[in-house]
Amino acid sequence: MTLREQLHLPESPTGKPVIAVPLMLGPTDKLTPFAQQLQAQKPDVVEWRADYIADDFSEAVMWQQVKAGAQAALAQKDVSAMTEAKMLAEIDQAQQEFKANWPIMNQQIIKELTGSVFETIGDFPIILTYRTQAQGGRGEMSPLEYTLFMVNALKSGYHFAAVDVEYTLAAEFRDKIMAAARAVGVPVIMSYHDLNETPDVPVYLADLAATGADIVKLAVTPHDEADVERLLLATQAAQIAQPLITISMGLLGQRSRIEGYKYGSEMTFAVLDGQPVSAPGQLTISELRAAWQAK
Ligand SMILES: O=C1C[C@@](O)(C(=O)O)C[C@@H](O)[C@@H]1O
Repeated sequence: MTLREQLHLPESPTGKPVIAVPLMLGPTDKLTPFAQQLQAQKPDVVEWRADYIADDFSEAVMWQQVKAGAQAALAQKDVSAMTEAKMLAEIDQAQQEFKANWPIMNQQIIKELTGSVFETIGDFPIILTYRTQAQGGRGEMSPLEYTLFMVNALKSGYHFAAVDVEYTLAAEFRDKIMAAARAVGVPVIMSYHDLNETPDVPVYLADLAATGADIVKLAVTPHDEADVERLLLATQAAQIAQPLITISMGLLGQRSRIEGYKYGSEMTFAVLDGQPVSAPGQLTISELRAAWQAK
């Protein structure tokens, strides 16, 4: 199956790869202007980079908010030292209750967050991605929190076009996310980022494919043009059943974002005009399309 088939996208008459636009909005950003620009620039899919926002709804952060609220209410009251001590003990008690209720609250929060992203993005298929810091993203959740976030988002009732799972996550956690994705019919992209070099590409592609994921994504860092060429040729030569997405990051690697499809990479990431990049070397959609036209 091609990547377009997996994502239920129409074939491109010109044989171009799927264009994915990363959505990297934080808690205080507004979704609406992004949605309007999407309508104007029409990528094929949107990648929700949940690592830019999800950490702000972690158990620790939410509890701090509840506690700060309770403490502020207490500070307003003119109470004796004894009453104050009693009320502080009550706040501690409330923390136990908060902890016990957290799994349900977490589910609800993730559902609402996912819902607001879906409502605003509307018609565009959405890929769910949580990129950890170690893999070049913002996410600071523990492996368990990351796994729960992904499982809850998949179970939220909103249907993702695909879900990105980091290969560096322990296999038991990866399998949990894959099982949740399978249960709701969402294809899994197994991804690995090498932020330092271009490793032995065939070995990495084979390892990613061996996880049983539906799609394989490898993003690497070149030191010279030969590294970019090596990635492209290894993509072309790969004997792997799953669709591939391969990227050579940074300025040197831009060629792979424009021409990778000719070597078998079925998706390319580009940003909306004027938006910050989600990985080094990304072009804007307009630059990408202009580069295609110029060929
Ligand atoms: O994995 C990828 C690819 C990427 O890192 C890139 O190099 O374009 C951009 C990320 O947003 C995405 O999750």
